[in-house]
Amino acid sequence: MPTETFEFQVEARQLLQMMIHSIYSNKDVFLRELVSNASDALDKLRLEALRDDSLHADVSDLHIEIEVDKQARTLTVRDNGIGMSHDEVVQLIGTIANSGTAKFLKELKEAENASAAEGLIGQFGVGFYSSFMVADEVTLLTRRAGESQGTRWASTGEGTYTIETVEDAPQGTAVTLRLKPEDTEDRLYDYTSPWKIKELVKRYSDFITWPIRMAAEPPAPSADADGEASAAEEQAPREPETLNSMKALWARSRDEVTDDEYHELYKHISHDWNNPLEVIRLQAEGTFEYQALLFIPAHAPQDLFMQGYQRGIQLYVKRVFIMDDCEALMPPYLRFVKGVVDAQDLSLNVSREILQQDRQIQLMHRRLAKKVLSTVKDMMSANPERYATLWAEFGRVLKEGLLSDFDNRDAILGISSFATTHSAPTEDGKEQPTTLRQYVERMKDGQEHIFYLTGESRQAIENSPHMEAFRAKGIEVLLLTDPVDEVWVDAVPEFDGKQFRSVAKGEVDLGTEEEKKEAETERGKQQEEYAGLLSWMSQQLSETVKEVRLSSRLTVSPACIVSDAHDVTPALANMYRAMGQPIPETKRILELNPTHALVSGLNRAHTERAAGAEQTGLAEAAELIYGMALLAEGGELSDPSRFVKLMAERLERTL
Ligand SMILES: Nc1ncnc2c1ncn2[C@@H]1O[C@H](COP(=O)(O)OP(=O)(O)OP(=O)(O)O)[C@@H](O)[C@H]1O
Repeated sequence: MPTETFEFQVEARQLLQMMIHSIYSNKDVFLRELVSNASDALDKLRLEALRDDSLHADVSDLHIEIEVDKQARTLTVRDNGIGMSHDEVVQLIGTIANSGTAKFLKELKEAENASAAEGLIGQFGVGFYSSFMVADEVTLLTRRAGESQGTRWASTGEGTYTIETVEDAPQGTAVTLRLKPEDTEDRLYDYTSPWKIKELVKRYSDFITWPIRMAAEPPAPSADADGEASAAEEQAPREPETLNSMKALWARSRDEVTDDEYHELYKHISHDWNNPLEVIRLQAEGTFEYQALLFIPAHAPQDLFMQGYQRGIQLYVKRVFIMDDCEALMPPYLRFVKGVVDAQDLSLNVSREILQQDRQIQLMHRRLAKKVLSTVKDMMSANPERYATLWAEFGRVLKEGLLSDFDNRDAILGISSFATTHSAPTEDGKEQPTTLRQYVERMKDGQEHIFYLTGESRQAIENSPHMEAFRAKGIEVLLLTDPVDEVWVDAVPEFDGKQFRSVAKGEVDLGTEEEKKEAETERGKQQEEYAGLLSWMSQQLSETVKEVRLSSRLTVSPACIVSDAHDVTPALANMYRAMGQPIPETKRILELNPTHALVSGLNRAHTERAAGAEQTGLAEAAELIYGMALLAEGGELSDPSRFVKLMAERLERTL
């Protein structure tokens, strides 16, 4: 079959350009990526062979082999794993399926400096393409297990690649790099040096469960005049040598493993190039024995909230890799946790369906979730900065657990923190959130509830009229801006015996007993004074609101709209509607501020004209007040043009 030439998909081309122009300074990591892919391919083959008897594949000596050729300046990483079919090569190597890629590339282009770019690429990882940091040509020869023909893929990374069918390819994949010239200033080392390779395998891939062997180097031609090729330290080993210890880190005791080793395992599992934020170890002894090594990443991945996001827990059974993305082991709200769980007493043939129903697995799931939550709790006191990073990255997803994990609800509330009126954001815009415990400790005398308000942003919430009395009285309010906040506040009754209460719902009743008594007397008088206006307005606006009443939450604004204590808020109703759940319209309550000149003026005008005189102007004023209250809380008018027309007419009269 002739050689075909294909073009890289646009994103792939852009990414390759960045690799060629080396935006990432630590070029050594290309080897980690190739070994990691090879190891995955071996895992896949072992599993497939186990499940499919008809797969004619040799699984007797699964391994990874690294071969260097000093003369040709090439490095080959070879595995006898699952391999790729012709179509898989085109699909997996020529395109980038990751949905976050376009966004990532955009951010990368906008990154202000090299270290910002490194940070980004570290979060994303680019796998196979990282070869182009050290090579000016990459060739991949592969044959899928069970297929007879192989495929050769080659590219210089410049926009196109070639593909040809090969008859006698061995099963598995060999990636050969034609190395760029050594340039130590640019941290581009001599990757034909067996010593360098050994060092890199030890550093990045020691824990890989398959042997990584260094092939014997082809015999060097006789030494040149300078005798360089025979320099003692560069003598190649004659026999294949296994470079990694293959020890499963999770099975070793804590003091035997360095942090660096844990970090490299994390990078292998997660495809993240950064170190994790936290390493969690768990050893369960007894009737159902297992070991877990879990990692909390330092950054939330781009696709954490997308459908189909894969959970990062790998299941092993007695050191044998069984599956990625083992959803039975971690609840959805902890889907950002990566790691390995190795169980001793499961069958190698265990399926996802069986796992979902297995009681032992359910117990393991509960124990792992609890362990992650307790680790976060400890982190809060032992390392508040680390906790702050964790919360900023994963708080949104953790809060989903308040709705789904009743057993751990209190634990999740205990590790949650929220933006608050108590502390403004720092100069660089970072929130300084508070825990509920801290909130409760600061509660004023006579304050019974934990007050919050939901909204689009801190600014929108702070400007809402609902906040006025709370601000005036110095009562702290939690500012909840995540979509999930709308939902959990309705579902979670209390923290530490204190109920959650929206400042935009129900009646407010603030202050000490004495203040409350005083306010009541004052309110009695106002009620009498305004009774006529309130009942007239209630009737006038009956299509839109269920009641018009006097407010005790306003100090500056003339009016605001509130919901009844148990009503669904408009934002939540909109969310349900967006998910296709019909929610009937609920009328809300219009509250008037009797101390505002507009409201007292309206009352006066209403009393004067009550004797049956023309009421149209007043009716329009009532409508405008309602519209203003709606706008002030960030709501949308049902008929903006009518609102503008009425407003313009009134403005005109003032000129
Ligand atoms: N040695 C190999 N054997 C079999 N398949 C491979 C091999 N190397 C790569 N692949 C296939 O190509 C895909 C793309 O590899 P690549 O390294 O670019 O990305 P990845 O490993 O999926 O993720 P990441 O970019 O985070 O490393 C892999 O998911 C795998 O399916």
